[in-house]
Amino acid sequence: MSADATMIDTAAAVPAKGRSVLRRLLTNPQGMICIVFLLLVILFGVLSPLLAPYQPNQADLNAVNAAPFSEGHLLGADRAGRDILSQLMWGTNGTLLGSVLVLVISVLLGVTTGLLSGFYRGRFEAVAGFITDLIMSLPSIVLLIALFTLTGPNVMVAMAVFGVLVAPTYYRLVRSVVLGVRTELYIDAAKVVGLSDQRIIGRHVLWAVRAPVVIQSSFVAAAGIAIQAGLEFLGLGDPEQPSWGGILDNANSNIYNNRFGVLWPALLISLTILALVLLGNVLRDVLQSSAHNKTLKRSRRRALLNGAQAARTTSSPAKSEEALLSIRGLKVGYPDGPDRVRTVVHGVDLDVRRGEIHGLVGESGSGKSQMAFSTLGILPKEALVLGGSIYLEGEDLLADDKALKNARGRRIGYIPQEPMSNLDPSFTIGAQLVYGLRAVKKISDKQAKAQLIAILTRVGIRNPENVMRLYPHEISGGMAQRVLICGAVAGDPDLIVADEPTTALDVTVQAEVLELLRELSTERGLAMILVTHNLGVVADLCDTVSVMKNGRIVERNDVESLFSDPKQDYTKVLLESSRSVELMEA
Ligand SMILES: Nc1ncnc2c1ncn2[C@@H]1O[C@H](COP(=O)(O)OP(=O)(O)OP(=O)(O)O)[C@@H](O)[C@H]1O
Repeated sequence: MSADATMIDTAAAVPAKGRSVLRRLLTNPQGMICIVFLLLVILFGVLSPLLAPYQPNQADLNAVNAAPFSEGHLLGADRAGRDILSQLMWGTNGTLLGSVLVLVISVLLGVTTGLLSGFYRGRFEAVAGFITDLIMSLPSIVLLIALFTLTGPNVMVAMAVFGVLVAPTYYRLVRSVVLGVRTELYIDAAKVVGLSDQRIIGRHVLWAVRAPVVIQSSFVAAAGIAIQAGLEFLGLGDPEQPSWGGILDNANSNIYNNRFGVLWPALLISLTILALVLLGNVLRDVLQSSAHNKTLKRSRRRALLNGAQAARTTSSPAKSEEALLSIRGLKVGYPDGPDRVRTVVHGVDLDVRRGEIHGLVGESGSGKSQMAFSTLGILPKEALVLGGSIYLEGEDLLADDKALKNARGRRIGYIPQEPMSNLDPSFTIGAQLVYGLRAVKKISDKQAKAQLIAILTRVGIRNPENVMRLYPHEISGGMAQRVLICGAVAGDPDLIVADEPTTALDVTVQAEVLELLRELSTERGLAMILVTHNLGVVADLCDTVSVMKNGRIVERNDVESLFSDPKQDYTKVLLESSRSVELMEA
């Protein structure tokens, strides 16, 4: 991010970075409701010795099957005259404790083995994987019921066993995250500076798994409550201890005498499970967006986009008549918090004529790619086009989404930076090229193939029929770039946007690709925007150059004049540093 990027601030701006996960959780209405409900449930249990109207098994023979809201029994009483509210309160602690037991055991076992397996792999991973598969293949509920014959009515033992049965879900989750993290360069860097494995796991790896583990825990806690209530409902709990599932079981067998008896335990169990599951969903949203929580409020986003659209329809800026592409006042920004936007392109104008190759140069982060992506309509989803117009032969592409969509691939072609990552490894070159061409031209498969073979030959691919049958990994980077150039020109576009098209190629291939681009531009009268850091490429290929800095064009000239007589200090520095790099390389 460039330091000079400006902000559109409002008084209500809240710096996103300072907002903790808990604060974001509490400002989310769903998160807030779930947390408050769960806290109330905990208080309901913890305060039972103080607030419960009766002892857990205290019977009042005058209140047998009392209806809800009867005197002294807010939720009614069961067939033994025991107060249902008191029973639920006394039964809460046991239920919550069982759920916590499941969590502690499953997290300890699953996370630890997942971390070690993912980080060290080898024999430990093989053994842990085997045990995990074994445990996962066991039918949990049947096993827990069978356990009753060994341990008797002891739900805590059953919950501890359930914790072991659930541990594999953590194991698999953590292992897969660690497998991704352990190959990251920052882990290699930590090893190189001499950090011990314990410190790397404790500091870097554990940090990466914390979000999925926290999210998973919410669901496991819900499952713990459901299983415990289920076992107690089946009569496998301790009959002396009140429990949510036990109360439900009692009420169920007495349902014809007191039909409201089942309502309260069922509600409490269902709402607690629901709150935990919904909290898990909120946690996922909050934690997964915590690293880049820069979402703009929806209303603010809409207001900014509508404002830009209104300005577009009311004003019609003077545009060049001879230019094929005429960009006027283009302004692009990114959210930087709920009310703030960081502008990265500041009202830029740019004209490109037919047959002209226009270079966009500037330091990293100066906004070159944003210009290119705006022209193609492929800015990231979160980007905001805050103003301006992009005219292609007089038609404003930003005023009409459909016009932009129709232009892309047909009138505007794109040559990307990384040829290999822009080809799908699952399909052959031919399948991808034919699919792309037939998406923009109404022609048969056979015609598409014939046209593509001709263009592949033109872009220097020998034996194109054979290459069409190959997969991307079977061709070189230079060939892949030629294939992408073929794809870009196949739709007969008027304009090509090329984003660093030679950066990923070696020097000899670079020269050939540059030569090819120049020839294609001349042959087809193509206008071209070439985004590059490389001033050598600009000198070789471009007719005109625009120098960008901090989202603005600071100097524009034809290529000879810009190189021989740069006007702006920034351009002079850019040219100077480019020459120094060339000298060093030489
Ligand atoms: N998805 C994004 N979210 C937030 N800011 C972004 C995003 N993409 C780009 N930017 C910001 O936009 C600014 C311009 O980026 P851009 O990619 O256009 O630079 P560039 O000149 O093409 O740089 P480079 O040559 O390194 O690709 C930078 O400050 C960058 O941080």
